[in-house]
Amino acid sequence: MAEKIRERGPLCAGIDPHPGLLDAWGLERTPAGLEKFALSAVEVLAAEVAVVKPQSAFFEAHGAAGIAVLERVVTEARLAGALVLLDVKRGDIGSTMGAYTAAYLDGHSALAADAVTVSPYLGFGSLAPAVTAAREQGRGVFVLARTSNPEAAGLQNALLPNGKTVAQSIVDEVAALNAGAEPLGDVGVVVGATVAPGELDLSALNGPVLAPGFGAQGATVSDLRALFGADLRGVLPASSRDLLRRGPDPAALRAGVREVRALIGQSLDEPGVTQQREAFP
Ligand SMILES: O=c1ccn([C@@H]2O[C@H](COP(=O)(O)O)[C@@H](O)[C@H]2O)c(=O)[nH]1
Repeated sequence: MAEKIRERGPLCAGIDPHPGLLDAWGLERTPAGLEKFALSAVEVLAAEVAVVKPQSAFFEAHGAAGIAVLERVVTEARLAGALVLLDVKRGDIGSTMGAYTAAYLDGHSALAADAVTVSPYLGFGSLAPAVTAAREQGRGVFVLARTSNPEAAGLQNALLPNGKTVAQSIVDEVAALNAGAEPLGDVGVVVGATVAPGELDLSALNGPVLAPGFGAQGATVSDLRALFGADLRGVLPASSRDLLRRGPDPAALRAGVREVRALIGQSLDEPGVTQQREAFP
């Protein structure tokens, strides 16, 4: 992932076929409309950005036909040279986690992605099947730590008996898995770009950070700088609606992606940051 980010810049483009976006693109809220939307988006986005992030929920909402479209999205995006981070936020008891792992991280599955989002809230250890499979297959997992939604703070900032917040304890568990990995470990965390600066200590993470909430949820480039500091190494800002609203015209969508990517890139090029970015593996 680091190589792809160096090649194409640090932007993850979400593919979230919201019903309202289908309307805005002049498409029906049907599997056929979904397919047109998603594959048109992939055609532009996957040629531009390092990582595309289909949001599984919007495909699942269309039943089996929607899953078939998701399979095509995964295949087409990879063929176009982007990495696919499938946003499924799965988490369950270990034995069931094994089945999710087979669905999303086993190369024999039509839904196998380069990385998936997973939820540690059934216990961090329950994620072991996914972490192990991802490592064996050169894929990745991104563990929800401190999510971008306003409702998350009560649970994720709750203090544990050891004095850490729940979110910090997740970050530290991931850091332990990544310890010693060069240049970065393959287990990432999800930290919303909307999160208040200073809540988390990411200094020992040694892994990538998916930062959704950029754009439609209000986070800006300045927020990224304030939250992650000068060390943006491994930070992957993600945006879905704010990019997709620029379609359906492919030229307008492409221009929008380039504009956002340039904005983030300029921020990274500001004094004090360039050195860190060059250190990005
Ligand atoms: O903390 C999180 C984790 C995941 N998401 C997902 O990212 C996109 C955000 O969409 P926008 O349109 O850019 O708001 C969406 O798929 C979420 O489920 C997140 O927002 N926050």
